[in-house]
Amino acid sequence: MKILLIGCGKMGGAMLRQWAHTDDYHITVADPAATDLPDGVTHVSKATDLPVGFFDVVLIAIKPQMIADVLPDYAPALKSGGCFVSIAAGCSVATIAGVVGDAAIIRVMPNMGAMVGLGVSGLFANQTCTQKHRSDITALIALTGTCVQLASEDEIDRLTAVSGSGPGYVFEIMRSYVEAAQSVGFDQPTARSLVFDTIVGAVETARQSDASLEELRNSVTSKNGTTQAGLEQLMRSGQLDALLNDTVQAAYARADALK
Ligand SMILES: NC(=O)C1=CN([C@@H]2O[C@H](COP(=O)(O)OP(=O)(O)OC[C@H]3O[C@@H](n4cnc5c(N)ncnc54)[C@H](O)[C@@H]3O)[C@@H](O)[C@H]2O)C=CC1
Ligand SMILES: O=C(O)[C@@H]1CCC=N1
Repeated sequence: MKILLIGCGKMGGAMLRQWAHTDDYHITVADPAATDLPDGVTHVSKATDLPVGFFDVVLIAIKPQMIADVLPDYAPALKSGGCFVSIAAGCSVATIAGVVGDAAIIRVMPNMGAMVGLGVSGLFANQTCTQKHRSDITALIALTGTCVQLASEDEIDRLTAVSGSGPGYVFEIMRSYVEAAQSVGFDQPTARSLVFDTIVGAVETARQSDASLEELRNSVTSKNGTTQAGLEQLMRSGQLDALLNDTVQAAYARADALK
């Protein structure tokens, strides 16, 4: 399958790392700023360097605000019967169709876990897509991690607010947790390792357990013990629930506003 990747920044580059492990795809990157591309990937700096009607997939990985300006130059590179795939947050199928016309269009919302093959993606295909478009793109995205099929476009925006932006929330929580570990006297490398390993262990325990998250939390919490003392602060006045709820709602509202 011949793929044109338009934009190879943080997210396009993370996904490309996984695709470069296989010979199944011939990938051309169009990005004036791309450097250090994996072996076997073709690079062009401008749309006029591309063959017309050549690619099975044109994958849009530029900022949503650039699509209307940039995509018209690249669209002719898609072959008849091919499909557009966009990972741009908040950029609707209708917006893309407004640029490229009636076409097979798939929106995928990946996340940064793709960098290490542990990404989470949602996929929504428009009515023009065939079952083969859907299965080909699902297989491509599955190389970067898990891929959830979505039945409505709104689900893409909701998933963006949870898992697309999610690594940003988690990195910030980890940063704050590491600082807290340093505040009780650990040096930074030790604090990082204590926090990272605690999170990995907790995630894996929850994944392998049938217990609810509340039950798991309670299993750590001795009456009048240390965890109870800590959780009384973390959960005071329902602030944590309110904060995380506001976080996800704000990201969802922004995905909607970008349309
Ligand atoms: N960063 C993330 O965690 C996620 C990003 N996304 C989406 O991915 C898209 C890209 O985001 P990032 O990779 O974070 O941004 P980025 O700024 O790292 O990458 C954008 C790339 O587009 C290139 N570019 C600019 N003008 C171009 C042109 N005319 N032709 C070709 N390439 C051009 C830039 O040189 C840059 O490498 C956005 O639409 C975003 O909504 C989706 C999910 C997660
Ligand atoms: O912040 C953004 O808009 C993009 C989409 C999801 C993660 N990064």
